[in-house]
Amino acid sequence: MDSPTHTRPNMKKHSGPGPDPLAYETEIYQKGLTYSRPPFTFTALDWEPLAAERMSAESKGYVTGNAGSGETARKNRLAFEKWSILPRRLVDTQKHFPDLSISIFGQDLPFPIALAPVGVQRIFNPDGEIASAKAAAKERVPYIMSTASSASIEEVARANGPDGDRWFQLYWPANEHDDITISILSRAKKAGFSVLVVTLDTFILGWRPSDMNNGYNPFLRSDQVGVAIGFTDPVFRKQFRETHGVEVEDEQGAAAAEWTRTVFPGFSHNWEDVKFLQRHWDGPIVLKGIQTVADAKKCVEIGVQGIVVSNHGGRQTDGGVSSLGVLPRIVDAVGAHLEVIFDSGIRCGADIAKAMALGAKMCLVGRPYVYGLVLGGEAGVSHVVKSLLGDLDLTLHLAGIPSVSPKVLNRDVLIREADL
Ligand SMILES: Cc1cc2nc3c(=O)[nH]c(=O)nc-3n(C[C@H](O)[C@H](O)[C@H](O)COP(=O)(O)O)c2cc1C
Ligand SMILES: O=C(O)C(=O)c1ccccc1
Repeated sequence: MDSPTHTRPNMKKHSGPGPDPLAYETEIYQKGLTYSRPPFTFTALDWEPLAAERMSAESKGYVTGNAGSGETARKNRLAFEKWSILPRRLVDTQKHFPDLSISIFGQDLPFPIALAPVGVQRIFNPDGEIASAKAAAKERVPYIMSTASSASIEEVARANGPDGDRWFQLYWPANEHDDITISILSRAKKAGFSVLVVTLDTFILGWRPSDMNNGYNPFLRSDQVGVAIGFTDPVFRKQFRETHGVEVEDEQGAAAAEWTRTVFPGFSHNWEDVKFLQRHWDGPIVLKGIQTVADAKKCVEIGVQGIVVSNHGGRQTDGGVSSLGVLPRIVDAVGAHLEVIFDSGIRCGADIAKAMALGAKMCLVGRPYVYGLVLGGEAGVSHVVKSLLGDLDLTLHLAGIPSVSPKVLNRDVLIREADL
């Protein structure tokens, strides 16, 4: 075959290094006839069961598990099916593939997704966060590094490289550990993390039957996966040395337990405390875990630049509302004042299209890329990202939606199934 079956004339925005996710489908159809095969299936809903087969009972329980009865996680998924896309025909702009680029916090990004912060990734693959941060840079999506990472801030920054977009997620220590918070923030800034994402729904882990059945907490495992930021932090190390008279390496179990108590203090901060972060972070701040209009308005009041409408993938408050369900009213209340990012339940391109049509500026992908990491390491994460973006690209194209701009991707393209 000499020429591609699909040409994408508006590709200039996507001419950076690495393969183009939007050309993935074309590449597969063409090369599939000859030699190339994807690392694993394109059937996105099979990623979880396939990855589950490859994992230990503990890791499987950890990533697939939810809070309590799993009600919120189920509702997250069901919420997408309540909305349907209304595809338009003979739209003049259909001669171009959709423009997926967005501009957020002063950054121009080619695609409207980022890798959600996910901790302890070495339980999924020996390269863990290093593989994910490399794949994110290659596919040109931001990598949001978790405070619970199994690699240090500096190692992840190196893997993500000079061209990577990286944001830092904070598990926020209690006020008595402000010196540690300041140390983490200054390390992140120095290592080129541009946006601070502060998680507000996990000052303590939720009631997670799968992990309790396995007696499993990844932090407290013997190989201390997920505590790398603490173990490499000069302030934490000094305090540990002063109180225990030994180095972190000499008493790893005790050090891991102490770090866990530091970043999961059990009790929340208050809105006033956000000002402390604003004083110590020179850049955009995003509060993650917002599920109510009242809290979203607080975020505007306090003057942060963005929020993530998220219920942590249904892993924290069981019985909580679906994240997509609350998105439209939060957007209506605060969308004009700050950036609204969405996560919890994104599994395919249409999900991203619906969340954006309901007003999200950008979506975070959580479990799907973890499954990619399990199934194929760095290449597996790339496959998941390219699949989601290729799917989004075609979903919009087929629906006659020329871009992800809210001018054209908005509630007019959706209908509630219940209204039909
Ligand atoms: C295994 C796992 C680890 C996670 N670790 C973190 C974390 O360290 N920090 C954080 O803010 N969110 C964490 N999350 C939540 C994700 O950032 C995201 O909100 C959630 O996965 C979105 O839902 P989804 O998995 O349905 O896409 C984690 C989620 C999973 C599945
Ligand atoms: O499991 C989670 O959802 C989470 O946020 C986390 C990640 C790593 C360690 C502890 C909690």
